[in-house]
Amino acid sequence: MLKVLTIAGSDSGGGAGIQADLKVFATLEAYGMSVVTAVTAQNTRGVWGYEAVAAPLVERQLEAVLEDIGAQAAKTGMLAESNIIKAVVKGLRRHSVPIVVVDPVLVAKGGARLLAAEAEETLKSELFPLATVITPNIPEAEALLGAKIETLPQMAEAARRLKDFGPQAVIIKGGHLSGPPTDIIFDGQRIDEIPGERVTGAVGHGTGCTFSAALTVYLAKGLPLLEAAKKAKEFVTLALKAAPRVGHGISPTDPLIWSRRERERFYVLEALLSAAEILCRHPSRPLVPEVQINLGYALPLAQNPEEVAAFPGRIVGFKEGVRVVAPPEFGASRHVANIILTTMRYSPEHRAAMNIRYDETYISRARKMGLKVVEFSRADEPPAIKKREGSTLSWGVAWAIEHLQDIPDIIFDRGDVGKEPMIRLLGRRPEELVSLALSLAGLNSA
Ligand SMILES: Nc1ncnc2c1ncn2[C@@H]1O[C@H](COP(=O)(O)OP(=O)(O)OP(=O)(O)O)[C@@H](O)[C@H]1O
Ligand SMILES: Cc1ncc(CO)c(N)n1
Repeated sequence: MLKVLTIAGSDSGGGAGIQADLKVFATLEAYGMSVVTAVTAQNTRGVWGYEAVAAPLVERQLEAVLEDIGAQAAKTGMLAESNIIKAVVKGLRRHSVPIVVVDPVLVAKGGARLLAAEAEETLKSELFPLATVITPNIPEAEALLGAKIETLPQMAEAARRLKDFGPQAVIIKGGHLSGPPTDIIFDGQRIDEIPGERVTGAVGHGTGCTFSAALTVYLAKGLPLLEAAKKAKEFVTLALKAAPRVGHGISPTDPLIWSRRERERFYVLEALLSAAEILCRHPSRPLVPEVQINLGYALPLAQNPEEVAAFPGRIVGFKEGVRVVAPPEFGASRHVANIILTTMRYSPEHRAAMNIRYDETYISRARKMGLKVVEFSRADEPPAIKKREGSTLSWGVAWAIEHLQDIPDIIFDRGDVGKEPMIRLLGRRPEELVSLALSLAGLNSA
């Protein structure tokens, strides 16, 4: 069992500190332990106050867990006072914990200090040398170095300077940049950038804690630093997207999205299979185009083609009906994934898509049924986009959605040189699309 320890403050609001760290550990299936350094009274709006735990009790907590249970990795967060830092350094040294992630928490989002100003020196001179990696955000790096940081080159320079305090590596988190939240990582040899997409809205309480806790587990699992950092970044991005609306201030991240995801992967595959079975039970042959049928379904909040499942060998025509060549898999179809991921940018609930043979009667039936039907022309695709994206259809889908100012039920095109005309159905669930396809072909017994 992977055993990891957080040494941090309690956040009564449940979104940062000890509470966030333990959620991250649990969702990544590590055994979590906690040494509480301070008790804060805070919520999503801000910190109302805190009291530090007496340093001897911090030392005793640390001794208790390390003497008995032990830890492959530890992370530190809010340490409140200089004598607490000293107690932590003593305990970590005594038990030589192999991986130590130091998140140098200085100030909370709302501006409340979480480390006494005079303790910054102790942090730099005594704890940093023990660290496998330190993970300041931009304001923390600025405070620790007394320098302004606004650009990626300035972050890289700051990372080099912080490395001189003795940690094995430095990650400067880019959440506070004005552009995309790029993190910078320096391992003493090279600087790497970890790009990211910004999640917008009043979200982000506990992002720093979530990131460093995930980093700690990935390092404990034995991943190299850069890979662990990239995975931690992906972890925090999804946890931000899933941020639940609790409280009236800044919504906390939802680390538990990661364990729900495992279940969701199973549901997605199952939904695809049972939808395909319905198709197989009908004389569905008329629905099959030259390129065969594919049906895709994405995980909630899917961010890349690996998070969209489809049928690797497609659903192929056979006699009067269709057959599934191989069971659905994640990452099986870039083409279907592009259609779905593009649609999800406009409506996250629309996670399913299916392509069927173009037939004028299907289109007129759809219109009679009152469905939203949009035609686009491949010839209208700007050449620059075509060159960049190949025939991914992202353009056609985005065009159709923007043209309608809504999500169409059906998007079709009449083809192009070497391109078969095609109908694509968009919807929330695969069964819904199969049922619609059967209705269009007049095959639905229901
Ligand atoms: N809005 C955002 N969208 C996507 N990623 C973000 C966003 N804000 C921060 N991040 C990422 O989350 C991680 C934490 O970064 P950040 O700089 O916000 O830390 P922090 O200020 O210590 O967080 P906090 O004080 O809220 O705990 C980094 O990997 C950063 O790139
Ligand atoms: C206890 C605690 N640790 C860290 C942070 C920084 O997010 C916070 N707000 N509260």
